[in-house]
Amino acid sequence: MTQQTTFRPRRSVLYMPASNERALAKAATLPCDGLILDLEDAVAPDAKDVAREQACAAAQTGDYGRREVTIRINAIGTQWHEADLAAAAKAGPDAIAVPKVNSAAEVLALVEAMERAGAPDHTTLWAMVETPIAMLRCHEIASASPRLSVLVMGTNDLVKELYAEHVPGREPLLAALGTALLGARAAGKAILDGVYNDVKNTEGFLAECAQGRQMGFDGKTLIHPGQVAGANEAFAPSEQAITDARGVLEAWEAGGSGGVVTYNGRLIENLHVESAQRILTMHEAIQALEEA
Ligand SMILES: CC(C)(COP(=O)(O)OP(=O)(O)OC[C@H]1O[C@@H](n2cnc3c(N)ncnc32)[C@H](O)[C@@H]1OP(=O)(O)O)[C@@H](O)C(=O)NCCC(=O)NCCSC(=O)C[C@H](O)C(=O)O
Ligand SMILES: [Mg+2]
Repeated sequence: MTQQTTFRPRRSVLYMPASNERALAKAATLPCDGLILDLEDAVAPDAKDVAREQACAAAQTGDYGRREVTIRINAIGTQWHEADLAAAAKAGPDAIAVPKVNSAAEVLALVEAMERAGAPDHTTLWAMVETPIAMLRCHEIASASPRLSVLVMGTNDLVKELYAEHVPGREPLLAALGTALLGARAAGKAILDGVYNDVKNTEGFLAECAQGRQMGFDGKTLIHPGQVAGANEAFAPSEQAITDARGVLEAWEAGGSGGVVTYNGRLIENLHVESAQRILTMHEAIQALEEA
């Protein structure tokens, strides 16, 4: 498996309609790790041009500081896609998110189009996977190009395409969520969980964050500022996990860093040491982000 070489926290990634000036301004005050300035489903057809201009201008202001700024353009084949991609590439956000990516060939075409449009090297591609065919091809999508850094679950579209239902516990989606995670991890890429639509239901939202974290997602995509704090907490290592990770490393070093040792009565092998190191790297990256 290819490992990600750098770790960037993406616990909380907030969508906002790029047509909504108030939301774009508010985003600069929110403690989320990332922003998705949306040109797609959150924007009405007659507001697409204004949204594109506002997203590109906002991405270039520098107002969002440490937050990772992404512009979600309209899907391949729509009347807005080419103009969106050209404008977003020129604006040079941290990433361009493309909805409904369905194949490795589409990833390669998107990367070529970004390069033709002069996207700077730091602008990566995020592929949204939100159709049945994308689920079946997650690994080929995730591994198609080094420029693709993140897969994003589009669970609203997926529920629609599957004729499924949104239910607590997301049982109808578990096969798809697991398949997408396998594809992303096998390619060494990050993957974000889908949104929780019921913005007033804190209990349901936190349960879904805990589930996403346990499954292995790097973070959750969000639709409301009220969801940021819960996602930040759920997707960060807990105090207990940090204490345990330090304990594991100390026990390993004290044991001569070879073979098998125990920590708090539990068997520790090399693989546990790697997990402990990952937790501490994540914790340090979150601390650095919050202090920036
Ligand atoms: C869901 C909302 C329409 C609710 O909006 P509103 O009624 O204005 O909420 P509040 O009055 O509670 O807002 C309080 C303040 O917070 C600001 N706000 C609200 N939402 C956002 C946001 N997303 N980002 C930034 N700021 C936000 C309001 O402006 C208020 O500010 P102030 O007045 O200054 O205090 C709304 O939350 C919303 O539009 N959310 C985003 C919807 C969206 O982007 N949807 C598309 C992505 S979801 C998706 O499709 C994923 C995928 O494709 C799939 O298929 O699953
Ligand atoms: Mg969608």
